Amino acid sequence: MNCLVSGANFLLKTISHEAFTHVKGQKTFVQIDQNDLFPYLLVNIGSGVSIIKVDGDGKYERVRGANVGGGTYCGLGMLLTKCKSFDELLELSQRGDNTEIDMLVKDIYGGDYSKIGLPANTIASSFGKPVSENKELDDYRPEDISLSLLRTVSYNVGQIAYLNALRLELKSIFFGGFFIRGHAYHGHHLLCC
Ligand SMILES: Nc1ncnc2c1ncn2[C@@H]1O[C@H](COP(=O)(O)OP(=O)(O)O)[C@@H](O)[C@H]1O
Ligand SMILES: CC(C)(COP(=O)(O)O)[C@@H](O)C(=O)NCCC(=O)O
Repeated sequence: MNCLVSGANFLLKTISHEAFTHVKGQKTFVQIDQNDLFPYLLVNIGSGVSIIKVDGDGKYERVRGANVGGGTYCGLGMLLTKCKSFDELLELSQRGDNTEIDMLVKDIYGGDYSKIGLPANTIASSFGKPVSENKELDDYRPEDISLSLLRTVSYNVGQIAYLNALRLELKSIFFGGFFIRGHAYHGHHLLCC
């Protein structure tokens, strides 16, 4: 954990093109003000998830963990799709359509649920669609399953991170870890939640 925090602090302070936001398909590098970096929330997504409040160099506290992380995407994804590796699974997801697997607000209400501010395409229930369809299980494509699972895991991590940042009154969250591994694509899903 020491190495993780030291590494994150070093990269954030030293490398100008290290941290980025990913909003609506657009990746934008963040200019970090070294004098205004701390405190921040570091969310490291490896097999599981470690959530760390970083107050300075050598000053941090692991405030939470979460068991639904990169290992969940990889392991459950392999079981569901018969893929043999993370990279294969991720490649599949890029050709997927999660709306074939996820139950959307419009699948329940026929459109937006405006009264409570929910757009029609909001995911109401991840993996919820097969519950109300009469399709054969083999009709569900591995590509769509992989994307739905990627979104399920990423949204969950994103929500937990957001709630912890609120709880600790932190204005910055940095996501890292091998699960992201430089793929802006996951970042998009994390920030969608
Ligand atoms: N090429 C890859 N092979 C395996 N896992 C990968 C790969 N790229 C990214 N990952 C993700 O990284 C996760 C493991 O992260 P890592 O930080 O190495 O955890 P651990 O230290 O527990 O092994 C995997 O569960 C997977 O989601
Ligand atoms: C046990 C771990 C710190 C190991 O780190 P990893 O190898 O997953 O990066 C991490 O998987 C974790 O924080 N899991 C969640 C444990 C919890 O619920 O607190």
